[in-house]
Amino acid sequence: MSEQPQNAAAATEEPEYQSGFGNHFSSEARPGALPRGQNSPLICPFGLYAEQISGTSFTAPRKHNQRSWFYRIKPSVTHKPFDRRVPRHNRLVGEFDRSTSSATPTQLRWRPADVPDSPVDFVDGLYTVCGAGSAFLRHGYAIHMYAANKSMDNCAFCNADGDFLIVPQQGRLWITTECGRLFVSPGEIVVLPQGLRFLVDLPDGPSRGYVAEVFGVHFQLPDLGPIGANGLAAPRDFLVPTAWFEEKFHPGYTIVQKFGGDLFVAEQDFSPFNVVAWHGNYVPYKYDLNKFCPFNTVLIDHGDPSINTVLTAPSDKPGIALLDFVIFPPRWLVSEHTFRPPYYHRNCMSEFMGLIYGVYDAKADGFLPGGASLHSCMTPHGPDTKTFEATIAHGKGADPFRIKDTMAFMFESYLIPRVCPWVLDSPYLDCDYYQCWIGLKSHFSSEGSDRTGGAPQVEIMAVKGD
Ligand SMILES: O=C(O)Cc1cc(O)ccc1O
Ligand SMILES: [Fe+2]
Repeated sequence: MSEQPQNAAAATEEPEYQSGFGNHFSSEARPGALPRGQNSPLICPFGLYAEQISGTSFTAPRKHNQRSWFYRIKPSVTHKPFDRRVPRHNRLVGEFDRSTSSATPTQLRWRPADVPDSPVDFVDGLYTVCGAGSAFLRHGYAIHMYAANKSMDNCAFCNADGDFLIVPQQGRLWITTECGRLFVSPGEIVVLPQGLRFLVDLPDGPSRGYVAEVFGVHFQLPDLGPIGANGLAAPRDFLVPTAWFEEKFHPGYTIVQKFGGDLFVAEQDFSPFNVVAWHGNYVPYKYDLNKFCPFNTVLIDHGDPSINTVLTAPSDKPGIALLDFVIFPPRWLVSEHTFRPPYYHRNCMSEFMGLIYGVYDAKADGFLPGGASLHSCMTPHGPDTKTFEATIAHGKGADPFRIKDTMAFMFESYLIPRVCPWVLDSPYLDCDYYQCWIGLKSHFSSEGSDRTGGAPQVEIMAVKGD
C-alpha cells in the first residue's frame, strides 16, 4: 500500500507528483511492480493484470500517439453490464442539435449559481451550459459548470466522451484517478483525459467551477512562435500523479460512465483505484495558473488574448482552435496613449468566459466570480459603459498599472455553441446584460476633440528628431 492517507476526503496535503507535459512517465507504488523490458509479460510482477488505455487510435502518428499501461489488481472489465442511469436531473448533453439546445447571437451572462443545500456530488452537480458538435462524431466540445457539496461515495466517474479541463472556482478538489491522486485548488486547473476513471472528494464542502470538454482531440501547449523557447505555461509546471492504489472489497461499487452525453452505471465489488504501477503518456495533470508567464505589449495598443493561451485543443485547420483555454492573470499594463482594457470587437470565434476571483478589467459590474458570459460568433461586445468612461476620464498619460488579485479565463472556439434550455431559463441569467453597453454615448465631434487618440505631438517630434 502506498504512504498516502486512506480517507481521501480527510487528506489535505499535496500528494507527490511527477512534472512535465507530454512526457512518458512511469510510477510504482510498490517497487518492482512495473514489468521490465516489455508491457505484457505472461505473468506480471506481484500477479498484477496488465491493461492498456488508448487515448488515440493505435495508428495515430507517433507525435500524437497517447496511451498508458496499468498494472492492476483486477482488470476494469470485471463488472456487471452497464445500465442506463435513471436520470435524476438530465442536464448533460453530448450532441448539440435542435433537439437538445438552441443557438442565439444575443450576449449572455449569468450570475454565480448557488450551491444547493441538499446533498449533491460532482457528477450530479454537473450541468452542460453550451457546446457544439457531437461526442459520437468525435468532433466538438461541451462547456459544463458544476455546483456540488459532497464527495462522491462508493462510485467512480468515467467520461467516454472527451477530455475534461476543470477550472475550480470555489472549494478544493481531491481527485483520485487510476494514475494516482491530485489535489486541486481554485487558481489551479486539472485535465482528466477521456476514459480515465476518477472520483472527486470535496474537502471544503460547497464547491463550484467550470469544465471544458473536448471531443476527439487532446489539449496541448500552444506553439510559441516569435516569443521563443520560453514563456506562457512552462512544461515543467504541469504535475502528474504518482501511483496510488487501494485494495478494497467494495460491494455495490458503481462506475458511472458518461457515454454520448448519457449516464450509464455498472456495478462491481472492488475499487477501480487498484493500479499498483503504470507507465505511459496518457495521463491526468494539474497546473497552477499563477505559474503562467504572461507576455504583452510594452509600448502601444492592446494585444489579442491569444497571447495568454495556456492550453489549446487544435482543430484540423492550422492555427484554428477547437478550444483554446486563455487566462487573464495579474500583470502590468504599461502601454502609452492606449485604450488599455479589451477593445470593442466582433469575433468569428465564440467566447465563453468565467471568473475565478477578483474583477475583470472589461466589466466594472455584473461579471462576478463563479458567473459566466457567452459572446458567440460575431456578437459585438467589449468594456461596459462604466469601464469606458473611467478609462477615458483617466486620460492618455496613464502610468504603469498592475492588475492585481484577479483571474478570469476564456474558452474560445471556432465552432458556434448551442445553448442548453436550463441555462436560458435559469434564474441566474442576467436578462439586463445588454444594459451595460446601452449607456455608451457618442463622443463624436466634427471639430475634433481633446480625446482624439494617437501619440501626443511632442512624442512624434522626438521620434522624428532621432
Ligand atoms: O471579450 C473579452 O473580454 C475577451 C477578450 C479580451 C481581450 O483582452 C481582448 C479580446 C477579447 O476577446
Ligand atoms: Fe472578446
